[in-house]
Amino acid sequence: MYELVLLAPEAAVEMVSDALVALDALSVSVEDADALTPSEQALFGEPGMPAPKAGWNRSRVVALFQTEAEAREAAALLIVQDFFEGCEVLGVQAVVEQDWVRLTQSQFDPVEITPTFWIVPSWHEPPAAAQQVIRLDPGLAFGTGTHPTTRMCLRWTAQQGAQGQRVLDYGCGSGILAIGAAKHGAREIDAVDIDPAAVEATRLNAAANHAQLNAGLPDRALGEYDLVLANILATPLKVLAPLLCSHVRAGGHLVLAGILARQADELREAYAPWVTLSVSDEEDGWILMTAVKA
Ligand SMILES: C[S@@+](CC[C@H](N)C(=O)[O-])C[C@H]1O[C@@H](n2cnc3c(N)ncnc32)[C@H](O)[C@@H]1O
Repeated sequence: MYELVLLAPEAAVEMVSDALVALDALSVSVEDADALTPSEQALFGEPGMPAPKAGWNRSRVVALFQTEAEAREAAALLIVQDFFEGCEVLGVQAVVEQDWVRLTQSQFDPVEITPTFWIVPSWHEPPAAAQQVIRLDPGLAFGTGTHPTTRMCLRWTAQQGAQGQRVLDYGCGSGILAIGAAKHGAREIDAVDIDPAAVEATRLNAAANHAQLNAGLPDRALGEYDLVLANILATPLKVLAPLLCSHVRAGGHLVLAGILARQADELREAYAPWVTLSVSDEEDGWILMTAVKA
């Protein structure tokens, strides 16, 4: 396989990417050409909200082709297009053969939640000190334990315990939080997600971990719970405030993640009619907000 590598300004990046797809590129990837330099731009967006910007000031566009001739032909065709003005061909290079399975696996080591609670991919042995272990491989659904928001929720559950509790994992992704609750003694667990692929992943991961839980779409969440965990993002969490609070029993806990530190006040305000949220943990700019319902 061969890569055609281009540089494109923000105004041209979409046209260039579309043209590469039309020219039968096997894949097209776009990244910040200034990544890891002082000019790197962080672009954050949230689902359902408009993209903050069409692209970076300068994007590095990489298109994959089966043969060198196809890559060079695509470059020759692009160069003469009007929309290519301001763009540059950086080169055509052979893609080095890799053992992709081994490479992917090497990027996922066991993740420590607490010294005795670990997330361990199937190709690793659990560390000797691990007393509670979730066996989980990266898949289509979010939640491998490598993201700070997931880790903070799991750490909270490990520290507070869930013995005998009825637990709701709202936005379950891979099911990791629900399985974590099961490993810490929860007795009845519902795990729900709007994405059917996440529901299926949760079922499979729960079975692999011998965790008893009910996975389903959001209407599967019924009644009140001792603990409601929701790691989504600030905007949906604000919309879901009345619903999530209605599922927490009096004296029960609400645990929210997917919130950036600067969003704490807006979350506190959105939940104020039902509970008083406070920041319980912080990692890499993300915060965990929790409350006990009166
Ligand atoms: C950041 S992932 C969290 C996955 C996992 N719970 C974790 O902590 O790693 C958020 C999940 O919430 C789901 N989600 C987003 N909006 C939702 C909504 N309104 N109702 C239910 N699930 C939602 C997404 O499909 C996604 O699987």
